[in-house]
Amino acid sequence: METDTENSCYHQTSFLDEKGSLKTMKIPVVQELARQGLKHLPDRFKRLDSTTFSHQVFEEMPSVNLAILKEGSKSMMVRAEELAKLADAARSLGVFLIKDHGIPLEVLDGARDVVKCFFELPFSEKKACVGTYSDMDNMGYGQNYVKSEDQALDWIDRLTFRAVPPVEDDERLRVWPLKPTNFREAMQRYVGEARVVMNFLLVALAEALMIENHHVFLKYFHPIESEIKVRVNYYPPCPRPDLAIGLNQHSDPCALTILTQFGSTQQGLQVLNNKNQTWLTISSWPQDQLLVVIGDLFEIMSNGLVHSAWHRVLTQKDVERGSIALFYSPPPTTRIEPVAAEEEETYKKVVVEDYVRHYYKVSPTMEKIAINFSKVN
Ligand SMILES: O=C(O)CCC(=O)C(=O)O
Ligand SMILES: [Fe+2]
Repeated sequence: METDTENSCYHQTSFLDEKGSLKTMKIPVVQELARQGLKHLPDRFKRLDSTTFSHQVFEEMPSVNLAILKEGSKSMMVRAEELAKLADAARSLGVFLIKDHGIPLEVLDGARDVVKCFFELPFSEKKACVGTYSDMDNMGYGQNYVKSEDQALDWIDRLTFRAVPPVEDDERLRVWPLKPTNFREAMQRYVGEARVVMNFLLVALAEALMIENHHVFLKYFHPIESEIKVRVNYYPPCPRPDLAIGLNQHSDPCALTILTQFGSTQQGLQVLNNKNQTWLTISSWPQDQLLVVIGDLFEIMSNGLVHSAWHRVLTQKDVERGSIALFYSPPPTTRIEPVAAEEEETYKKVVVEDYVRHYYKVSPTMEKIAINFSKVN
């Protein structure tokens, strides 16, 4: 028996096992394990495939200046160069930084501060101040994608909820944490600003990819019905970063993700370079810049002109790290149609909610396979 993992704080999770039976499981709260100063990594967090944790540091993370892309603000040539940078980054890795995005630093700091405050609360208070999400996939305060009793767990505590469209009061869900009291206000301000940026990027990406109709992606989004889910990820210091992973490899099912991080900025997030199958660490990420991640729905919409980023998060020994991910998707019932391809089409039309349901059904996976759902065989 692993006495050092004994912990009175648990996340409770339910899932359907391979035979379709409902299982309930208790999962240790990683933040509490770290608070107790655990010296050994409990077996449930050990990865057998940890030899692949080696990585290259990515020195020159492309950073696209959105102020330059805003029409009329710069010469045509400077703007064309910035567009080319955007296309390059989207095509090669599916992630890029954005600077001069127009979101005031105080709004960004405001969102990061309420998240830090939330995680500083004692476990019982955190648990008491968030709603219950038992009927929604991978939502709420807890762990990611737990699907079996013997699956290796991620070294993470996370809180996921839908920010827009707003959840009505009479629904069973209470999505916003009640503490700190300004959590909702600060996060809504950030989400509102980020939405403007993501809409701008959808148009800029179409232009950068030389698609004639610059609204070909944005047209699927709706001012009220489009979804923005917020996932707050907290990675406490880990006794064995060589054996555990913070967030298992994955692509995001949405169209675009915008990320900001806090705590350690030196390392954590990695993205797979498809050209040579090496993991690149995103280490130079200034606090005022946001990281954009191309998601699966965008890969489908673009008919594979760009691919969603396959990414993961490593843990660190003595430092904590956190991130806020905003996942942007068209309304669930939207049928998205891939842009016309010169050669034979590679992606099929899909209804957003069908794709997302499939994604959650098969996740977590070691390879990028959920996307095959929308590929022409
Ligand atoms: O923590 C990070 O930087 C990445 C988080 C992430 O990939 C996600 O929440 O989907
Ligand atoms: Fe992600």
